[in-house]
Amino acid sequence: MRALATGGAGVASPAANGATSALRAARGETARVPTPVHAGATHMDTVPPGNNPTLETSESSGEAPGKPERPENRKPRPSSVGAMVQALAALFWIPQAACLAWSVGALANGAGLQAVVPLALGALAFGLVRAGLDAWGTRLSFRSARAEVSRLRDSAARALALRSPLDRERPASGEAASVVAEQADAVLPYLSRYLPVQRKVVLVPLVILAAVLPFSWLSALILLIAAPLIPMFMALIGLKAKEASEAQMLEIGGMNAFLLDRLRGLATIRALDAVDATATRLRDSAERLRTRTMAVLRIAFLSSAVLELFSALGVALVAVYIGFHLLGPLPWGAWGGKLTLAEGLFILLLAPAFFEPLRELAVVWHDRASGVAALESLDRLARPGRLMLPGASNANDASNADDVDGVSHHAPSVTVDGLAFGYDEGARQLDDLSIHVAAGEKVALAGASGSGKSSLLALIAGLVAADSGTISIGGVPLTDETATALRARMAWIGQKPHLFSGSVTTNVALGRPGVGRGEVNAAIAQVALADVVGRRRPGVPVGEGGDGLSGGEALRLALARAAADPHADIILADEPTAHLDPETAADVRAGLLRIAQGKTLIVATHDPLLMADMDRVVAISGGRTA
Ligand SMILES: Nc1ncnc2c1ncn2[C@@H]1O[C@H](COP(=O)(O)OP(=O)(O)OP(=O)(O)O)[C@@H](O)[C@H]1O
Repeated sequence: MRALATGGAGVASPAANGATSALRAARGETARVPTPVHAGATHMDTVPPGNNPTLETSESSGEAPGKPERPENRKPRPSSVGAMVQALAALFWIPQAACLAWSVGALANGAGLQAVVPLALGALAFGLVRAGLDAWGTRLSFRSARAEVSRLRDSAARALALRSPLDRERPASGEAASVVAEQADAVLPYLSRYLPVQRKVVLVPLVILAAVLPFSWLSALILLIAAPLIPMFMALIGLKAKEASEAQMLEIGGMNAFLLDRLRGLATIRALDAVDATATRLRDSAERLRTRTMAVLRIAFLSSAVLELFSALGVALVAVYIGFHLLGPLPWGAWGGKLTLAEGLFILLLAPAFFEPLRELAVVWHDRASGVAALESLDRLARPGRLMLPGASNANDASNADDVDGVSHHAPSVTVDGLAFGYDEGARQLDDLSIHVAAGEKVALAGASGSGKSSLLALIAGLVAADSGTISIGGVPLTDETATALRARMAWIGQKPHLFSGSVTTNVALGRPGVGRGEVNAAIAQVALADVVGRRRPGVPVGEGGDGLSGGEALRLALARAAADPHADIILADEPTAHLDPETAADVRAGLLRIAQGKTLIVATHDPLLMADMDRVVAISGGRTA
């Protein structure tokens, strides 16, 4: 019971808990995005993401239902065309510099203005081509990086959606939201700026060196000696930067998770006078984040300073040599004779361009550290958990039970045979459990707390895969292929139904297609909730998490959700009358029996009155039927 109850929404958890706001962010960038609460599919409190027809999924793996399956390669795949175009643009500086240098050389030699016009036009033309190519390459890189970030977000959100709501190891909601919505943004500059610059660093200095070498071996040697020092120092700093960025990302994720969790439990915190303790922890967390952010900034500034220093030294050395060479005191260093003014100028113009990609690298160095750290966070999120949602990786448009061969339109039987299941490796919460519920039968599952009633309901609902044994609904075995469609004919009523901020009617409808105003009103009347709706001031929404409704009203609203969909012909209810006063419990019992008419009902309960209303009571003890 605990697993479903703590999730609040029970089945809503994997998507709604894990990635709601993250998905919202992803939606801005991707055309096809898994939606946490998809209307069409199940009739549970909310919809398992596997039922989302917009979710583009991979082919069935053929493995056992819900077995962890690592999503396909999530390594970033930025387009290299943009980076190549940008590197090419940088190379156009070489002919442009040549035109400029020889123009000045010609003017210094007394040639008339007319003689330098072609060279000046050449410099202009090369400049224009360079600017055009650079703009085009930047655009290409940015576009492909953006698409890649969307893909990574999508893949992380998908992986979250594939996890079973019962998987307690799934990432905390706040952390998942922070990684997908916020931290993923750090990947964009890494892919769109850092990687193209990295390409330039490899190509441009080499070509410039090749252009300088035929004129002066000494200039080439100066450049050659100064250049490797920069990447060497950058690599040393980079190791530290990556570490610091990772720590910063973890801290951001942890703080978000803590904040979201405590905001949800604000009433408890206030009621139990734990405000100060919570505030202190939050303050400590903010302080740690500040320290980590400062560490990242320090490293970012340090890396820029180191690079500027070495590139300035390199350029200065070349300039000093060329100056003294042209003036006479340093006559050597060129092949054979002395450099002309044009040749010297050409080398001087190329020297800063030689270091330019390295300086750019310093500017974007921090992008690398935070980008790599964000990629690792996304990768962690995209890892499969131990407990996966059966059929989620296989969910095509079969959101409707009609889509599976052999699914009838009458209340189905439920047969469980030799079922074994454990939340953790080695442990068994259910062991060799068999039970048959006839079509249209109403069965109560009774047993001590912790005996496995909720776990059994969750397995029948296809929220988690069994370790062994089979479950058949109306004769159709519950597998990865059929889980989505079979879930579509089940209605789940959890102990603590998750209520969304919005009106009572939108909370009942949940945006499901085929559940219009008529169905909602009929369902509300069926569970005697009409007076509650009537009493509420129009336009006043139910608060987030159900604020503004009593526990009994919230449960009746959950019954109305189950009743609103005509396709739901199995009702699974988890202690619907727990913690209610006798009168409210009687209302809920009556409502449950009304909505279960003509349907198969399995209810886990400790309530003797509810057991008395059932056709049969099955006792569960030690993970099997007693
Ligand atoms: N998500 C989960 N992860 C790990 N263990 C869990 C999870 N949910 C439940 N358990 C454990 O599984 C066992 C069976 O729990 P379950 O909720 O199925 O019992 P139950 O019979 O419904 O109990 P209750 O009547 O108190 O609701 C318990 O020992 C519980 O601690």
